[in-house]
Amino acid sequence: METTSRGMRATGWAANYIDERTAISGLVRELGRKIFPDHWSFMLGEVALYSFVVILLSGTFLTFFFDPSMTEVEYEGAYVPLKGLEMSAAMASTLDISFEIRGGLLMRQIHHWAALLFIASIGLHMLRVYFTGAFRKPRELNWVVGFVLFILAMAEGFTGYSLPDDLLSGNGLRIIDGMIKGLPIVGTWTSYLFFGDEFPGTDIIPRLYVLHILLLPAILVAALGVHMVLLVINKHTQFAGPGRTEQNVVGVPIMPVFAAKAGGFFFIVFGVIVLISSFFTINPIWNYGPYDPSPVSAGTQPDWYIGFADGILRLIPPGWEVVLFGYTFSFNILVPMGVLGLFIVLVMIYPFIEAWITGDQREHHMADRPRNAPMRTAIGAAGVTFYAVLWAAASSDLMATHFRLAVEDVTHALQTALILGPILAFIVTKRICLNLQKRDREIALHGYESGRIVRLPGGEYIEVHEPLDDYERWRLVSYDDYKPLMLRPNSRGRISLSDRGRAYVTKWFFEDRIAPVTRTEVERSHSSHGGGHH
Ligand code: HEM
Ligand code: HEM
Repeated sequence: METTSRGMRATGWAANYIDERTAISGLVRELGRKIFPDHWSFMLGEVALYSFVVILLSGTFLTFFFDPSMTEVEYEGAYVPLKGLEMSAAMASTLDISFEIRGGLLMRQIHHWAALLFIASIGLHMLRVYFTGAFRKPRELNWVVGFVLFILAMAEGFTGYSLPDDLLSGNGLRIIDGMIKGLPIVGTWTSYLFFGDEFPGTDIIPRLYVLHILLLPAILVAALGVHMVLLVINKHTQFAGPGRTEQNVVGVPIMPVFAAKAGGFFFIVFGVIVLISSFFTINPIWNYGPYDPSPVSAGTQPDWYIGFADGILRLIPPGWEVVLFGYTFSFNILVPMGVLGLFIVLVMIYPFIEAWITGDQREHHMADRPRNAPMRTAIGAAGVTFYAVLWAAASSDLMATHFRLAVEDVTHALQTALILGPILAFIVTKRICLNLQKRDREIALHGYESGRIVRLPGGEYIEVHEPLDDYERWRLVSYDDYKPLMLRPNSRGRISLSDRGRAYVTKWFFEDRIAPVTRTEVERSHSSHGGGHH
């Protein structure tokens, strides 16, 4: 008893001491009262955040023992099959981390698995934000900041993967070298600048190391700070539900409820990563050996998130080159780079494209149900399919060997899927959304089908419908109803080209639409069948 109160007094004194010098209590009070709404999908951003912390901790451990040098050494470590082999000091030190440093292999695996989880959770988080329309005003900027985070995370993953200087690292870098050299006119120069010599040179690992442990993490942490500050300023979106409006946020306060839940969740994420890392090998570089261009075999693959870039290179028809003014233009490299660049830019600016099309200047704090924005959802599904086909293409050789097919046939099938897949996904998704909306409309007006059939005294059979409560109906009917733009001439009696363009696009966007149920419709349906019957 005595010790507890002494402990509390000491904590109180320390809190006071800090507050008198920083006035931090105001900030804590202000932030602690912030409300965080509850929905399972809001957890994805948190998983990204917590796995990043695990990456920082394990990465710091690795820096104590990793030697970022390409000096050739003879391996004399504990792993017998590689003894006496020439390799870079980077590779040798990674082997030492794996076999001689206590806990080293576990730390390497934790770092690598955390990186994979980090990027997977960012991807899912981004899809959550997209499909619920959480990128709309005022959160467009945070979408862009988030997108920068995504690119940085991939760059971190790629540079990290290259550090051990094993066979796979070297192959990944060789592809990058090929892409750089494919740039017309400046390619060869840029490659020399990047590698410091003819590929691979002896500078690239130390350079990537600086990027990996200093520059990129610094920018990432700064951007993450901005992401979180904007999250606090904009507040979090919430799904429609009892008492929730565009003007409020319903949820739990950060202090103490959310903080306690988040703290616990951090340890769960940490625990799961350690568990996976203890049981499943990742990147066993001792099986691959040091980098050497000759032994590359089928099944050589990058980490999953770089797969789409590898895939598109495999799907482009080979030998597509022209020589102009003495320079070679390799379209089989330029076209994939251009297509991927365009795809990435479109994703980044999508919030602005949608805002232009809807012409909606209002703030949106309610998350959309994906079905209530059929076009957005359908475009998203098309984008995901495009990405998925490219991703699958990175394993085209594995598909061919596993299913005993010719690799050319697999490539042709994937090329077809790359063009037709997104179109099909778009059409099917849009139809599903519209039909779900139609069903919601029915339910909002007439209640749920109960499956109970009743025979009336007159002999007529009816199905009894369970009535909805007002809260449930609110969830079904509260969404935006955009219509195609009506073209009107301006003051000079003309219709501008941009208005014409917008009218065309809005027609395409909103021609097929299911209008939300109006109050009059609900009242009319109540009076026509007096409650739940139909
Ligand atoms: C390092 C990567 C990232 C981390 C650690 C991160 C973290 C978070 C967290 C913890 C939240 C609040 C909880 C949630 O909604 O899940 C959030 C919200 C948000 N994030 Fe991220 N994020 C990252 C990347 C991204 C990316 C790639 C995008 C989009 C391109 C993005 C866009 C947003 C937006 C728009 C919100 C506000 C959502 C709302 O209010 O509903 N973030 N982020
Ligand atoms: C988003 C951030 C990061 C990602 C996605 C990432 C990813 C990776 C990956 C995939 C590897 C290869 C691991 C392997 O050998 O199997 C690696 C290696 C490495 N990372 Fe990171 N990393 C990140 C941040 C950091 C940070 C902040 C540090 C330092 C504080 C760090 C230090 C290292 C070191 C020293 C290695 C080489 C040792 C080795 O390969 O085992 N990393 N990283």
